[in-house]
Amino acid sequence: MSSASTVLQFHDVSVIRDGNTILDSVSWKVDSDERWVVLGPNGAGKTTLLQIAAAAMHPTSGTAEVLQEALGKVDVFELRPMIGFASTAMARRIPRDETVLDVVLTAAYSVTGRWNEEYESIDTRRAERVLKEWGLEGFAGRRFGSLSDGEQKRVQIARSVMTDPELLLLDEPAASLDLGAREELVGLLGGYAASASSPAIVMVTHHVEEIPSGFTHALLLADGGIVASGPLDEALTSETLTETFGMTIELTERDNRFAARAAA
Ligand SMILES: Nc1ncnc2c1ncn2[C@@H]1O[C@H](COP(=O)(O)OP(=O)(O)OP(=O)(O)O)[C@@H](O)[C@H]1O
Repeated sequence: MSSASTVLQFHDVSVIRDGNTILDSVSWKVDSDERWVVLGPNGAGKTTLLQIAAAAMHPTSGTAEVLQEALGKVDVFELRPMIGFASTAMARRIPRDETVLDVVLTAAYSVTGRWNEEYESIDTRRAERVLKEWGLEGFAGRRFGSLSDGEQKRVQIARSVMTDPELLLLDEPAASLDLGAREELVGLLGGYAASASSPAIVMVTHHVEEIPSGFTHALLLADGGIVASGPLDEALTSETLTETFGMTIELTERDNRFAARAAA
């Protein structure tokens, strides 16, 4: 028997902005032992979906439960510390001159930028452990702005797991990385995803090559609607990618890693 609990439950979630339907009746359930990848063309609604999962936005209609609390009925400030979230938009808010240790440490207080908090040594020890887990040993004293893109991405993820969240949301964590940095990050994410003590993960990406081994489910979105949703081997196929992207795509898989290209 699985002891998994439900971390996200969307019923007919729609988001309408300026008369545009950005999400269209999305019903979706994520359990604590699942690691999801969300794929879809530019403008499909992926980031909007993640914003709702992060309790940062409410649906226009339908209901969204995050960590078993219904959005609109719960104090989101109580919910958010239980949700780890890494995105480029959040990274832009990190002061360039902040030390790596402080970038990670301040997550414990839901702030960016170190102010006057008294940090407990237990938090410092945890931050150092998290940095080590994400291959950032020796970086604690470096200024965030002096790191490479790949190192900065790993710091963002380390920050997002600092609070030991029950749900981890990653918006394009491998975007703009070179091949080596991408493979390093995908390897670390795969190791993290495979650990039984890891939280549920939802990762938005543009490239199937960025899906770490250990991910279990896929959600394919196009024009705000679900094209496919479920276990990876059912939801992520040449056929579902072809429908999602409106062109004939051939998907290949080897050793739990994927590659995709337009069919010849
Ligand atoms: N506040 C808003 N008002 C009007 N339209 C919006 C608003 N926010 C997002 N949109 C539109 O909703 C659509 C979906 O946006 P979203 O960022 O969720 O897509 P995405 O799948 O993450 O795209 P990308 O892959 O390009 O990041 C886009 O067409 C976007 O322009």
